[in-house]
Amino acid sequence: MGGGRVIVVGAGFSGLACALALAEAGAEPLVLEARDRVGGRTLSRPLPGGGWLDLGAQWIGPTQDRMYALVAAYGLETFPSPAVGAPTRLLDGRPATGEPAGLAGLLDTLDELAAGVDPVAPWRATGAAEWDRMTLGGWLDATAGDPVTARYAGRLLAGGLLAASPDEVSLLQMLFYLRSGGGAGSLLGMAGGAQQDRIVGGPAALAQRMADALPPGRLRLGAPVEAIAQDAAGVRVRAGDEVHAGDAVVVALAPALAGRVRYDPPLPALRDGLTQRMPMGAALKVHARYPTPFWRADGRSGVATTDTGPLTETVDNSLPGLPGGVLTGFSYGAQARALRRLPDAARRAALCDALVALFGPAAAEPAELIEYDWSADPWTRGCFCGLLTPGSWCDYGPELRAPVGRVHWAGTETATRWSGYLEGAVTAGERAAAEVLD
Ligand SMILES: Cc1cc2nc3c(=O)[nH]c(=O)nc-3n(C[C@H](O)[C@H](O)[C@H](O)COP(=O)(O)OP(=O)(O)OC[C@H]3O[C@@H](n4cnc5c(N)ncnc54)[C@H](O)[C@@H]3O)c2cc1C
Repeated sequence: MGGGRVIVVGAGFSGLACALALAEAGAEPLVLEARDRVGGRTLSRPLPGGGWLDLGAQWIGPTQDRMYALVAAYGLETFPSPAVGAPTRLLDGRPATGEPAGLAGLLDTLDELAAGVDPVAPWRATGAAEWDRMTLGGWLDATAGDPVTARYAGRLLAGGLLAASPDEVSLLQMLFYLRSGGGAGSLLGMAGGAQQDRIVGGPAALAQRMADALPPGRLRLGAPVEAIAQDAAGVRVRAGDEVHAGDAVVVALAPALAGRVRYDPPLPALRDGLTQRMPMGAALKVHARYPTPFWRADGRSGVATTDTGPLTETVDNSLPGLPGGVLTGFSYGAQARALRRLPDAARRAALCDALVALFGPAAAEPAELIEYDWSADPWTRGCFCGLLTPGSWCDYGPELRAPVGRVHWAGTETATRWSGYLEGAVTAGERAAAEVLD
């Protein structure tokens, strides 16, 4: 395609990586972004005494090679997640020293099953049809041996990895995700795993630098794409009052949002069906800011997990060298939705109660509780990512990346490695660029 003009919809990590790869190859990308900022599911908020909070994505870890390369290329640095102190665990409402006895065996079994799933075509796995119609929750109930282990594993896996409840996702969706992210140890781990490092300034700072590196005039903010038309001559992409013509378009959006754009001619039935069957997950990420990281004085790491209550897990998000302490809690799926239904004051009280259950009375009154509702944001509508509903991987999976004429698909959901993550967003954007250039 050489000097062809390519419209890229969305300036998240996927759209930005795609546009940079296109520009590098001599094509003319034009990125249309709905919001007045780049970065999509990443967002930083400055803290009063210096530093920042990552309201969206925050971690990168080993084997996320493109992300580490981008951090270095754009002159940013990483720092490790804190690794001192003991984790806190509540099982069945009581403090526990270790994880449920059966958990390690369950994770091994899942990894063994995931080894038989090709992340490029999960629907081809032997057993795919059976795994796709079975929910992760059903499989855990039948396999875990006891209800506490099943509940704990369900919250950790469906919640911590997919931001869903165990009954919302199929076993095949879970196996795909495990395989795509290098296995349970890689996905769940802090040091040596996906939560190993953070980026100084947050991933949002990296997104801004990537945007700044685009050739001048190649990014339009405040340009929500409403319609995409294609014919033998090319594509026409409408954003507000403007229509942009090009040779091809890369839609770098989660399928749920890509399905809200109008296409002419209309999308083939199976592709549209995919967008109807890939809702976004539901996570509530809340930062509790304290005058000090008080939990460290008790030898606690701030990392907590529990099988009961609205929060599934917490981490210590205090910044090195800066005063104050930050505990960040996560609630997922049904628990996150239940919290969202509460009036603000009641939700905040429930969140503080959950922190007290884990860390004692010192957690009762944070200086500030900071949340961002990604599900209410019209340009994200949920997180961490889109998830195919039970039964849909086998029926609709092949449509995930298949171009429709001049329309190509990017976004982290289309990645085969680290799908759902920043790394997957970047590699998917670069894959789509290569596809268009081909
Ligand atoms: C709370 C939270 C925590 C997370 N934690 C991590 C983590 O620690 N590590 C990690 O790797 N990943 C994490 N993730 C996931 C990660 O953020 C995503 O995988 C990644 O950012 C997806 O990038 P993307 O470019 O595919 O999509 P997006 O970031 O969603 O980008 C899509 C862009 O398209 C724009 N857009 C939408 N509709 C239109 C339209 N019609 N026209 C024009 N533009 C449009 C949006 O505004 C957005 O900028 C987290 C996500 C959240 C929300």
